[in-house]
Amino acid sequence: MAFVEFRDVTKTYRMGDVEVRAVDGMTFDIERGELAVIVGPSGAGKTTVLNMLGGMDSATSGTIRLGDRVVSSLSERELTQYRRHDIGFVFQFYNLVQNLTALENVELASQISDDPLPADEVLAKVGLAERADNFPAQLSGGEQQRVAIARALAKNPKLLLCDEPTGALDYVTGKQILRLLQDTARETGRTVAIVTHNLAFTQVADRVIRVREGRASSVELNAHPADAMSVEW
Ligand SMILES: Nc1ncnc2c1ncn2[C@@H]1O[C@H](COP(=O)(O)OP(=O)(O)OP(=O)(O)O)[C@@H](O)[C@H]1O
Repeated sequence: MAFVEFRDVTKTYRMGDVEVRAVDGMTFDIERGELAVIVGPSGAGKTTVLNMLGGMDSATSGTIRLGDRVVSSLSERELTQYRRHDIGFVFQFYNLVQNLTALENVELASQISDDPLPADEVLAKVGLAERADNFPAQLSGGEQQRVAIARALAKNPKLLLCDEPTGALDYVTGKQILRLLQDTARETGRTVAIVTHNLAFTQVADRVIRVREGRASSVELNAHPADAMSVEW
């Protein structure tokens, strides 16, 4: 059994009389410790997949598993616990608390977790030991995204989910963040899933899940993933 299993999952949104099938029978696996990239054009269903994996949205049908948990069968209450303890989220626009310092932002996450990592150590690991007492507005976009990654990792999550994590960053900074995510998977054995429309990310991934019109059109393994700093887009 794979660490992450997505089996014949559908997600239908109803808006009045109109039904939108955002995910239409999607099936894929992700193994523990992999960096998986879920790639596809706008509207293909990528964010919906990530939200269902993270327990932020429920599937209309199908089965979603993480480890020994059947995420698609959890109650609302269990989903809250799942989001809190098992999942780390990284978003395009960082979503930091503006009136807390970098360190306090990371501490906030470790406080709600069962088994947190020391906030100062995680912040140092993403290269921001010197900026611990800075507020988000005093940090560059790349630094803010590092804080967001540290905040997600401090929860010691089973799965790190990233939605267009470099979408708001310039080219060089984006590559540095991609490398940080690649190192996170390689060095800590953590499972990382990135949703993006950027095809260059496929070179860096251990597993590439291509989505089209709500389905996984292909799933490929990369025998020799490129180093994030060497890819170009
Ligand atoms: N809450 C919602 N209500 C209605 N329709 C939705 C909702 N969320 C997503 N959709 C629709 O589902 C489809 C898939 O959306 P989704 O955001 O998952 O795609 P995406 O691949 O992440 O796109 P993008 O790269 O533009 O973010 C789209 O047609 C979208 O309009």
